[in-house]
Amino acid sequence: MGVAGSGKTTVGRALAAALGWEFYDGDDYHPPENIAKMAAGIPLRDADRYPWLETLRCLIASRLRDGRSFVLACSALKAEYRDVLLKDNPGGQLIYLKGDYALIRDRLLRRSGHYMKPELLDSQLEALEEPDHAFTVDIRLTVDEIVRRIITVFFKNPDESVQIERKIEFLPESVSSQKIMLPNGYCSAKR
Ligand SMILES: Nc1ncnc2c1ncn2[C@@H]1O[C@H](COP(=O)(O)OP(=O)(O)OP(=O)(O)O)[C@@H](O)[C@H]1O
Ligand SMILES: O=C(O)[C@H](O)[C@@H](O)[C@H](O)[C@H](O)CO
Repeated sequence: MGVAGSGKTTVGRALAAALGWEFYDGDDYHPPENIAKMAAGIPLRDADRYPWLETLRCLIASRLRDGRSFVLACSALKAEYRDVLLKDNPGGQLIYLKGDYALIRDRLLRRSGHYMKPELLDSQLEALEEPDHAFTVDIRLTVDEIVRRIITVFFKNPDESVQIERKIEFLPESVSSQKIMLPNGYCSAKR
């Protein structure tokens, strides 16, 4: 989790690759209206985000039901958003990518080919409620270092860490993210 530009997609994809897990990007599940808003520089409101969060909640539930291990990148800016995602989906670990305004703005300005307007950073930080129960990582670190730290914290078996670290050195250029479509009505089951 973290604001736009904090590195969720980049770190999430690298972490999933290092672990051999699936990667899902919350951005892929925004309805077109949300993308249009952000591309027009209009911040999303709670009402825009809740249906999207519900889709992600269902995605998490379906992957857990299938016994899959995965990394999901999602802004999850407010505590109540995180409740939607995790309340009925136990076992998830929250990782917060934390950085300051100047660094994140700089990264957003340098990033190309993304619909999210850097001007929306102010509203992202306004909406952000920093988590109490998350592993917090400083985004000044390199992506590889962030991944190593996460793996060290969550996977204590030294043998496993060594294997995983070797994998990081040979991290593929890009790991394709997967998008699964949730059939209509999939989420209608009682929570
Ligand atoms: N630790 C890092 N060190 C240097 N550059 C980074 C790091 N993490 C991410 N970046 C770069 O910062 C930019 C923003 O990263 P990324 O797109 O992954 O953020 P995001 O949180 O997924 O953003 P959004 O929510 O808008 O999709 C990218 O150009 C990425 O390459
Ligand atoms: O909650 C939000 O406002 C959104 O999720 C944003 O964080 C975008 O999805 C993301 O930044 C796109 O780049």
